[in-house]
Amino acid sequence: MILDAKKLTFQYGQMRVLHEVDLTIEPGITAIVGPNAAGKSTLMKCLGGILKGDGQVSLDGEDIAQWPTMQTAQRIGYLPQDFAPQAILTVFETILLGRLNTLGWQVSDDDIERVETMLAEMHLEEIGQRRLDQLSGGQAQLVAIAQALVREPEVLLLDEPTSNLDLRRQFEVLSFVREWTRQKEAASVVAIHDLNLAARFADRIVVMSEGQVHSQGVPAAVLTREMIAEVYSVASHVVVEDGETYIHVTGTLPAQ
Ligand SMILES: Nc1ncnc2c1ncn2[C@@H]1O[C@H](COP(=O)(O)OP(=O)(O)OP(=O)(O)O)[C@@H](O)[C@H]1O
Repeated sequence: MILDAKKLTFQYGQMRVLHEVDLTIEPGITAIVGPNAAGKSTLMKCLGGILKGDGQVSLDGEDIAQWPTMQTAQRIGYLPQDFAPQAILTVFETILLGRLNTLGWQVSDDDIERVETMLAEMHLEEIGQRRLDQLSGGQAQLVAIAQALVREPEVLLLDEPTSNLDLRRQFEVLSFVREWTRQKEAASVVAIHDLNLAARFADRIVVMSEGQVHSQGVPAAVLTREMIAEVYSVASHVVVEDGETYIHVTGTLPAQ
């Protein structure tokens, strides 16, 4: 399973935000990091076929622009940054909706079972019958992730999935996504601001800066104080201990 972007260029009106991005996404977790407005969300939308720019996005050699929308949604799961819950649905119904592409409007026992399993695995059973407008922001975010996962896509694109979550939930969700990704031999692409979380959970990191790939590779190779100074203009200490990378922002700005 390889998701490949070739010379991906995208502009909103006259403003070009992606410049000939070449990127190969392999099975495992890829974290997309970079400053605000670097083009991360736009890149995710192009990879998911939500936006169509110039250049090509292909999954296992097939140009996704040629696929019917249903096929793209089935094979490439996409969770937007600004997931807006449909208030009239319950948590259970919302997650079940994730299965509907594959089944027309028929709901089978297998689908119900998968939703129940997902609720259990994500510790959401207690709120299964609650309406979405009665959830906290973090709970709604977990439901959105569950809806994307229950579809069992080959590629999962999560745009800032942990932004509303407390510390423990951030770890739980990313551990769950990592486990799911390994089990299914899928590829997950996670746009995320927290470099320490990216270091801990990602197999590879792609640094976006001003609409281009600044650098990419394994966390320890990419997350250097030089990269952080260059891309974020922030001074930091980067410590690698027992194969884990830890970033301490020193709170000072490097000389311009
Ligand atoms: N729908 C839109 N119409 C016009 N410009 C847009 C639109 N969406 C994003 N932009 C612009 O495109 C650029 C890249 O935005 P994008 O959301 O891809 O960045 P990002 O790296 O995800 O940022 P953040 O970390 O703040 O979420 C920004 O300058 C943004 O203002």
